This record gives sequence, structure tokens and C-alpha cells, in this order.
Amino acid sequence: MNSTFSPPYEVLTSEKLGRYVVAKRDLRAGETIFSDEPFVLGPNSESTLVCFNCYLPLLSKFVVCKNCAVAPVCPGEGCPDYLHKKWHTERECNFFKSVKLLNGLHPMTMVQNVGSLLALRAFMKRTVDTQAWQEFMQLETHLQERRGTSIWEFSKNTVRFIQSLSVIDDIPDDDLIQRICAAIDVNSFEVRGPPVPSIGCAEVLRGVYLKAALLAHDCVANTHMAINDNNTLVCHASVDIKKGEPIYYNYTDPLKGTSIRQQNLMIGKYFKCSCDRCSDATEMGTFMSSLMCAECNTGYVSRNSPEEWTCNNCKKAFPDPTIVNRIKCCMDKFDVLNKTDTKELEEYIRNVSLILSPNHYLLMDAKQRLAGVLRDTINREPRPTKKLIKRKLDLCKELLPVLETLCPGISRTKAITLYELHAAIVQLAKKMFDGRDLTGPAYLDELTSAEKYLKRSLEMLFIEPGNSPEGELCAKALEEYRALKVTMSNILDAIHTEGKSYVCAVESNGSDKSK
Ligand SMILES: C[S@@+](CC[C@H](N)C(=O)[O-])C[C@H]1O[C@@H](n2cnc3c(N)ncnc32)[C@H](O)[C@@H]1O
Repeated sequence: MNSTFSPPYEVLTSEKLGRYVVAKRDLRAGETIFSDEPFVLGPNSESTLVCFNCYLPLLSKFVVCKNCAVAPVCPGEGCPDYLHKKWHTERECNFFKSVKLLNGLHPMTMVQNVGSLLALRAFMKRTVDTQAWQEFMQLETHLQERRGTSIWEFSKNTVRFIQSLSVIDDIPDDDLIQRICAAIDVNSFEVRGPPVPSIGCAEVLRGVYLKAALLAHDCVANTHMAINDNNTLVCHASVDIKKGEPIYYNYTDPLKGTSIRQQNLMIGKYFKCSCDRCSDATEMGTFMSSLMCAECNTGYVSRNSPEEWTCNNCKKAFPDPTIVNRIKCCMDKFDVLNKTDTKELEEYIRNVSLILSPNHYLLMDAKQRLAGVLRDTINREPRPTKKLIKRKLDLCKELLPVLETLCPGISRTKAITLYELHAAIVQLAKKMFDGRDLTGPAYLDELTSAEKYLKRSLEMLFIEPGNSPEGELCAKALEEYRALKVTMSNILDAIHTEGKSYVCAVESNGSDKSK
């Protein structure tokens, strides 16, 4: 590495955020801010059993490591060669071996405590990499807030397990292990484990990344994180970031409403978010947590204070419990829906549209799922109907503006929605052209608009790691882009052969100029 390399960010401290990261110079959207290796990576407490060496799920059977006779690992030929990193290190193996010899550690005890492996591996780092260990120990833990709560009680399983492994007099005290558990909970990222070949299923792991852990949260982030198949995390600017501006990551789901996001942040990260989006009852004009006004049937009712919701049109005020009950009703209905059934989803969307604002997060969720089910049906059926494709197209168009507002710049969800929108436009236009419902120039207009969406999707997908689902979508999208250009050029040739000229009616953003 260049010895004069200076990172484009610096770490500052404030009373509100603790340590946080700011841009040391202007950063462009798409620019890499840093990459980061995991300090520790492993299964989370809800994971099913995974191989301790490569993290492939151990679906039906496993063997134990030949050396330590404790760690569950892949059976048969062992871990696949393409999974380069081996996480069951020689040091860990020898540690397990000595615990087995001296304390009789049984492999099934290890299997039953797989949820404690991450904390154990973090604990073992203290003598291997003292500098990283010190940085890990400086991470925010909210230990005092956790003390005496259910998570503290739950973590006692890990405390007992790690203490039971101590073969010498170096038994870590309860607080140290609680601290490790807390640092993992407050600072870890979800990491997709390697997929089982041909089945595709993968376990969700957790990783602590010491640089990324310093980023503060905002419900509208200005970064995009991607974790590649070597588990390296790469942080990109998702929008332009000015020198001195904080670099934010969104710790929660941007497609949830304010009360759910705040609840998740309070439970998992122990703070009340006061970002611009959380402070705005309209959620940046999306009205994502609002209801249709039952008084004027026109305005949107948003929470303006903890006790009261108000209509932005007729100004009628509603007490909090009335509105909360209505939302709960819609939520309960959503929970029992068969989310793979188009009819049930359509009926739900129809019914709750009378109660919830058009972009309400429950409606957004239902629409996203419906678009997914329609995509699968369209891709499966030899001759999907125009109605089906048109419905998917409309859903993508409804989702897109909300994503543009809440996930500005580079966003994975937006890239997928743009790709699906392009696919629907191409499929529908082809069907209509083949059925003589579209002229050559009109067909070309449609494909030109699809091309714009596809290009924008590709710009975002390019930064996704190669063998992630998004990386695979990127490769597919690139092929489709090339094929689309060939089709467009053929149509243009046909128009010219007929002695006609073609003037494109599509704006650079993909919309129709004539409308
Ligand atoms: C992943 S850590 C970030 C680094 C941390 N500030 C530190 O000093 O180690 C998450 C913690 O940072 C603080 N934090 C991050 N974003 C915040 C925000 N928007 N408002 C208030 N506190 C925030 C909270 O204490 C949260 O639990």
C-alpha cells in the first residue's frame, strides 16, 4: 500500500453521537470511502449449525474436525476449495483440543452453543491481535443500559459457556464477556454466508468491522455498503458528500415507518433517532406512516405530536389511540396474508388503500412482494399476459419515487426495482409490437425508455460483489443491455429501410416527452 495514503475521512467525537466519521474532502457518489476486513465473523444466536471453517450450513450431517475432535465441519470431501478463508484457525483448533483433553469438551456442547462462537472468537483475539482487540473494546456497548435486561440474561448463556472452557486460571469475568456480547450486538453487520451449491440457501452471519462500526446512523444514509465473498466490506458514497459532512449508514430498514425504525434503533442500538426524516411527520413528503383522512377523504393524517395526528388538508385532529388501532388492524391483516398469493395481495392492497396513504410502508411492502410474485410468474410462464406485465410495471413505477426520496443515489433496492421496471417495459413492448399494437417508432421509444432505467440500474449494480445475488443480476443485466442495444439497432434499421426517419420521444430520465 502507498505509505502516503491518507483516508478520505476522519473520526470525530460529539456528545450526541459518540465517535462518528466525517468526510475529509469532497466525495463523489460511487467513490470508495474505505474497505474493511472483519475483526470477527460468525453465526448469530439464531443461526442453524454452520461449518466452523467455511460457514456453509450443515444441513443434515456433519463431522468433527480431525485435529481437535470438537468443531463441526463439512462432511465428505470437506469444505469446497473456492471458499478460500478458513475460519477454524490452527489456534482455535489447538484451543479446542486442549479444552477437550482437560475439561472433556464434547462436540455436542459446542454445537448447542454455536450462538456463542462469535463472542468466543472475539475473546480469543485479545492475545492474537492486541491493537484490534483494543479498538474492539473501545466500541460503544451501552453496557449500563443492558444490565439487568432480558438481553443481559440471555447473554449469560455465553458467559457460562466461555467460562466453562477455561483450562487455566485465566477465567474471564462476567462483565468482560457481557461487554463482548454487547459490542457485537451494537456494532455488527449482517453478512450473507456462502450459499450451498445448487440449493442456494445460505446462513445469515454477523461480522464486526472496526472502521464501519464508527459510522453514525441516519434514516437517509449517504453510503452504500457491500460485503464481498471474501467478507471484505466496501463502503461507497451513495451520493456526493461534502468535506466536513458526517458519513452516515442506515442501521435500520429505510422502508419501514418512523415508529418501527425508532423502536428498532432503541431496542438494538439504544438511542432515539432525531434525523431529518424522523423529525418530519410527512417523512420527507412520502407520507410513509400516514393514513387517509376519514373526515375529508383527501388529506393525509400524520402524527404531529405523541398524542395527536392531524390531517394536512382539513386539519382535523385525531387522538393517537384511534389511529394506532387502525394501523394495527392493517398490520394484523398483513401478518396473516399468504404473501405469495397474488389474489390475496391484490385484495389487501385494495382494502387498505382506503385507510392508509398510498405510500404507507405496509402498502409499499405488499406492493414490493406482489411485484416479486408477478416477476416469478412472468418468468415462469411461456406466454404471460399483457395485464400481468402491465401490473408489475405499474407497481415498479409506484415504488420508484419513494425509493428515490428515501434511498437517494446508489441503492440496492432501487437498482433491483429499476431492473424490474426495464424488464417489464421490454416484455410489454415486445408483446404489443408482435401483436401490431405498437408501430416500429413507438416500440423503439419504449425500448429507449427501458434502456435508461437499465443503465441506471447497472450503474448501481456494478459496485456489487461478483457472486452475490446482486452481482449475478449485474451480469444478467449487462447481457440484457447488449441484447437490447442490438434489438434497438435492428428496429432502427427497419424504420430507415422503410424510408422513414425516427425522432426519439423519450426524455433522458426515461419518461415520455410527448406526455
Ligand atoms: C455502531 S456505534 C457507532 C460508533 C459509536 N458512536 C462509538 O463511539 O463507538 C452505534 C452507537 O453510536 C451512537 N449513535 C449512532 N448514530 C446515532 C444517532 N444518529 N443519534 C444518536 N446516537 C447515535 C449510539 O450510541 C449507537 O448505539
